[in-house]
Amino acid sequence: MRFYSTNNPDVTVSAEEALFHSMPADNGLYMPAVVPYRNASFVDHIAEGSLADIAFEISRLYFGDTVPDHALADLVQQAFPFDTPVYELEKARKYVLELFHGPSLAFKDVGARYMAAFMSYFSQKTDKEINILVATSGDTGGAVAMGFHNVEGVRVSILYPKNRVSDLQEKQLTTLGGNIQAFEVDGSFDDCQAIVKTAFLDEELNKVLSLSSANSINIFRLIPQSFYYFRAYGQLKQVGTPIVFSTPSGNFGNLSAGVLAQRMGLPIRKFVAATNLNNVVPNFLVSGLYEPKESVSTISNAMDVGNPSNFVRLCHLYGNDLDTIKQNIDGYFYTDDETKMAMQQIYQQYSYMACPHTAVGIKGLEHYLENDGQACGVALATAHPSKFKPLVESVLGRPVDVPERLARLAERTKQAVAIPANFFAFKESLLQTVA
Ligand SMILES: N[C@@H](CCOP(=O)(O)O)C(=O)O
Repeated sequence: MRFYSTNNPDVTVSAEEALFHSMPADNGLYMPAVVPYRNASFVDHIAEGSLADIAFEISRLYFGDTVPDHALADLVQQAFPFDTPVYELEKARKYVLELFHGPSLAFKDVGARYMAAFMSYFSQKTDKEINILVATSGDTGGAVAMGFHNVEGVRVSILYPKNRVSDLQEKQLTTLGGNIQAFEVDGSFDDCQAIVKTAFLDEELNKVLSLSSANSINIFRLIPQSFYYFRAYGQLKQVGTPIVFSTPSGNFGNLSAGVLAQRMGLPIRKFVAATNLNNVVPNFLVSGLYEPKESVSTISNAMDVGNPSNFVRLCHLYGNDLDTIKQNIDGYFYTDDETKMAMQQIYQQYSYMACPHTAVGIKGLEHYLENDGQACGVALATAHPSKFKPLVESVLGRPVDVPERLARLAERTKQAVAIPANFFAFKESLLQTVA
């Protein structure tokens, strides 16, 4: 499979190049040259498998020409020792797809672990160190830190916005040490993302370091996220009604991955793009104008993104046609007060503890279902509520159990290099830390 740049469809690279180089030099994003469409019987067949089985079948479509089946089978088993189960809120009507059963308790584990497995596989051929740069608004950082910790030949630099991630999220990305280095940026997530993107275009940096991204800038962080849409379909097919997914969204990688699954043939009736007050995409769906703006801080911090990097991919996946985008995606956004009320309502009605991001997703789904009496709705549960323990406890007025793998981080000491929101400050610091 070849991958083209969204800024120049004539420039294509191999899957391995797209994986390692992450971002084309023309500042575009890589997309599959052909989305591998499959018929209903193939889709039904693969969706019956486990997450790892689905990953194997879909990975063959992208890597089949370079990675033999036995190696692919090992890689996906290594990446996915956990499942993404659906939880029933209302029979045949409302479900939650729990994506937080991996090591960092967030959906980002799926993409981060897949990338880590495939990068280790390919990098055995070379002795060059890979430097992964990651910008995070909360969840990506922890998943990438855990996914790549102690992976030989890889160094990870994580940029996160000061005071804008939860305490436990911060611990996940600042306490592992070894090949994982955190940078605490005095700015927003958008500043962190802009610094990372500038780094990929900086000639001097690219001469001395082999840079790669584990954000959804990298198409191979996003492709694996399509697997769990198939997994959800496999679990709900017997319901027999059309499926609607509500995806809590920040950088729009998760929703783009769903659209990719739909373009591959997965029958999805509609997507709901559910956001907090960082609502450029819901606004675009109404006005047709894409107007990025400064992100605002909210209680669903992982979605605090003012200029989602995957917007351009969403448009490409729908042939840059506004009507098609609008037919397929509805957008809703919520204030912090509405999110808190949703968390309470979901708990009272279903005894289900939702993190603020998941609550935004469920709320968006309920909103949509008011006008669609036939669909089976699935909201993506992006993180375990314990990652936001103090907030969830104060909103719900009850204790939240913290899984052991997260609880043990609380005692660890944060280690991060503080930098201003400035590319040159980062560059200097990065060159010092990797020297
Ligand atoms: N919401 C993300 C922001 C980065 O998004 P990504 O999908 O591009 O990694 C986070 O939690 O860090």
